Amino acid sequence: MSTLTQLPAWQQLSQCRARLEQQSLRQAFADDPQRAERYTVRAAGLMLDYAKNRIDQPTLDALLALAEQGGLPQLRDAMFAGEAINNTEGRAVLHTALRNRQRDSILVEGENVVPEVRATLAKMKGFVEQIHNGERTGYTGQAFTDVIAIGIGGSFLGPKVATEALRPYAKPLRMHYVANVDGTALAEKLKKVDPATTLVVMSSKSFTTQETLANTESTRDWFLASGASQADVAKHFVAVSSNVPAAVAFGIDADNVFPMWDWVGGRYSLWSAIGLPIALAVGFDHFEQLLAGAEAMDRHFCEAPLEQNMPVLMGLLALWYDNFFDAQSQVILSYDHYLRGLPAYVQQLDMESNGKGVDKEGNPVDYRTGPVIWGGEGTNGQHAYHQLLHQGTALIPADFILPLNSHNPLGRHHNMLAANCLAQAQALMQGKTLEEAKAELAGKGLSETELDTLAKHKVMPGNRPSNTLLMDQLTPATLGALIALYEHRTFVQGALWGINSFDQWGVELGKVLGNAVLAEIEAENPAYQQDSSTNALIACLRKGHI
Ligand SMILES: O=P(O)(O)OC[C@H]1O[C@H](O)[C@H](O)[C@@H](O)[C@@H]1O
Repeated sequence: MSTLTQLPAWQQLSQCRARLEQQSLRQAFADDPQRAERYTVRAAGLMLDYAKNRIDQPTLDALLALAEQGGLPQLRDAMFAGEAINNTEGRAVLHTALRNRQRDSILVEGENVVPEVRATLAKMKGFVEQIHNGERTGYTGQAFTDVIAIGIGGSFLGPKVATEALRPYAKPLRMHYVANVDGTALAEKLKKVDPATTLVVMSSKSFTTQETLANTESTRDWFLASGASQADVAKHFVAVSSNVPAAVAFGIDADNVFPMWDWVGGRYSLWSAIGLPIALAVGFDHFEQLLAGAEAMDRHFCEAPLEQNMPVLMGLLALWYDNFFDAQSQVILSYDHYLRGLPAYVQQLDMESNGKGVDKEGNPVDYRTGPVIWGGEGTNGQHAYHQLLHQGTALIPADFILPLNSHNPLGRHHNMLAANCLAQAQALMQGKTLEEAKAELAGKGLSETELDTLAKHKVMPGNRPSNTLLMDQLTPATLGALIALYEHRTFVQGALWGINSFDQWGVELGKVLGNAVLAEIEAENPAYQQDSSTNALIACLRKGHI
């Protein structure tokens, strides 16, 4: 297999890029009444309209050829088969095994992992049901009213975002997520809860993460200080980890540890026992529906032809803008309040996966890899950063996400929300020409010079690409499908870029230096062995004033 930029399809795409420079999306829609139909796919309860992208059929064909020539189908199959595609850590990448209900055998290094996945789900189910039906109580015999879920990164974002998204399915149990090592974050949560009726779920795949260990220790101190005994800890503290011995050594009762495995990446782990807070929040049946939605997307990703394959199309389009339009960021716009956390979720998923500068063999890549992912909630963003999307100098492809039916059908709100979503995508695509801007201003009593100048400010270049993702309603199943869609989209890009999307060495240096700086801050006689800037800042901290 030749390197990416040497592939014939890459060369073709360069030509497509030059040709498309001459074409506007507005014209493309005018020329082809079938465009929307041609560029729409449905899968796993989701519909993707990708017609407002800067593509024509030859471009799409070249992108699909790139996927073939870059070996995407083989790499996808290798992932699902449990091959150690995370080559720098020698690990399989099998988050898809966590939601698989069809295959009874998935081998990792010759060992079938399906039985332990199912056993862990059964353990989660039993635990969640006992909490909900009051069979399992706190140390005073009172039922649990609150859950503090402690974890960070992949052990935080998935559960938090899914809990928010599935709020309409919530059980009467208040969920509180703590990630940051900032004591304020924890202290503010602890103020809201009663130790006697609070369950603590500590989630750390590695069981070595500073923030999570510190937050759990402080929560345990708070619990014991409230009058509970050491023996009561077992009733209130559970952990999720792939490092079960470390969790037990930390003082978590062995029965209260839910396992996960090193073949599940942290940012891909909400489907494992890391999802325990989700099941506590919405019930195990809804957690299973979440898994089922993701599994439906997995099947689509594996089985649909590339030209109708939603994650493949979205991944190729993202690559198209990254590599051929120099797009440095991509925006996710959730037109659903319950999905307000999705941009942050996809941010970690994509940026930690594809923020890599060397290929799998360690050679620097000579093309752009993962973009900056950001975003927010519609319609708030329209009164803020959408200005830059419409008229700024950067090309920022957008994903608009809209459920068709609201869980809260209040007056005309949902129609207004939906109209805004559709109109924003339309405005980005069609823009406004100078002639249109001038026509708008005509007859408003402006001098010719004033009109000419103002009209220039009102021009919108248009041609700004977007996807629109629809679903009937935000349910556990559609949420599962949506998250799996973004997982696979991330995979598609990483696979074609030839990078390892499943390690994260870049986060390590900061952790190591952080420990050294902490030692200096707390030392009796610091050696001040850092650079002069860091030394001076440490000195400020030790003094407590500037
Ligand atoms: O689950 P843990 O082992 O505590 O890890 C929590 C997080 O921290 C790490 O630094 C990684 O950047 C994340 O990918 C991971 O999800």
